[in-house]
Amino acid sequence: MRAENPVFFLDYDGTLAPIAPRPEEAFPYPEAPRVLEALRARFPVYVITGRRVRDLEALLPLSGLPVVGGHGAEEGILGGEVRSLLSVDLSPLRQRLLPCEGVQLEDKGFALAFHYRGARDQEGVKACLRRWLEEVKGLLQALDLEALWGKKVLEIKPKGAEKGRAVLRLLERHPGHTPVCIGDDATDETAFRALQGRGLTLKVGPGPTAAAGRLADVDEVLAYLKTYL
Ligand SMILES: O=P(O)(O)OC[C@H]1O[C@H](O[C@H]2O[C@H](CO)[C@@H](O)[C@H](O)[C@H]2O)[C@H](O)[C@@H](O)[C@@H]1O
Repeated sequence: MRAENPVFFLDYDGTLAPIAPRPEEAFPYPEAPRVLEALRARFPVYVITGRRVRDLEALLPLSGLPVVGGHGAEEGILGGEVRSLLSVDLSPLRQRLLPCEGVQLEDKGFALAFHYRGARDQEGVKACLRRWLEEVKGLLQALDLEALWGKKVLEIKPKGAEKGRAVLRLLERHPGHTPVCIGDDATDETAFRALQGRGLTLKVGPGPTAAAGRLADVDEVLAYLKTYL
């Protein structure tokens, strides 16, 4: 499956970089920077990630690449300007953080990610996180935040931060282009749903999805992208 005149919306973790034990260790697949560089010389390419744009800069050495960060909470250019699209104050929530053993906290400023990939008792941590979610339910509502379970992570993010909204907004900037959207996680599903009937959507790896097609792993993602070069 190939799109004519594509605009690429590519997820980062699990799509351009294999899943790593810790967020700061998720380096791109060795070929990815070269392939992205060649691809963006021909077509518009965006990385749409749950990460902060600034955090991605440390991993992906592609100065000038446009990135939507925080699932849609911010937009910027690697090595350039980044602007917030949503304003949120997480300080009341930071005062109610939980003591779940084995959790690695990633504080993105506009969102909090509780990682438990490294925990010895992952089921125990998940149960602890669920209990905490119950406790802070009212606060999340008051702050207009929502919980999103991803790959060995619970994220608390602004309600409006959604990849689906982000890809539709970006698509308006590229009339006549067909979106090619590739992602592997729960957060990518809003983008797959938003683009239904409008372009190509590809889920990486197993699991239920709204995407129209599937790629097995990062290796296959790169092989697929190379068919456009
Ligand atoms: O939208 P993405 O680019 O897929 O980002 C989603 C989250 O990815 C990161 O966490 C995930 O990847 C880590 C590195 O492989 C892994 O250790 C972790 O278990 C995964 O959940 C990132 O840290 C988050 O901020 C992103 O929201």
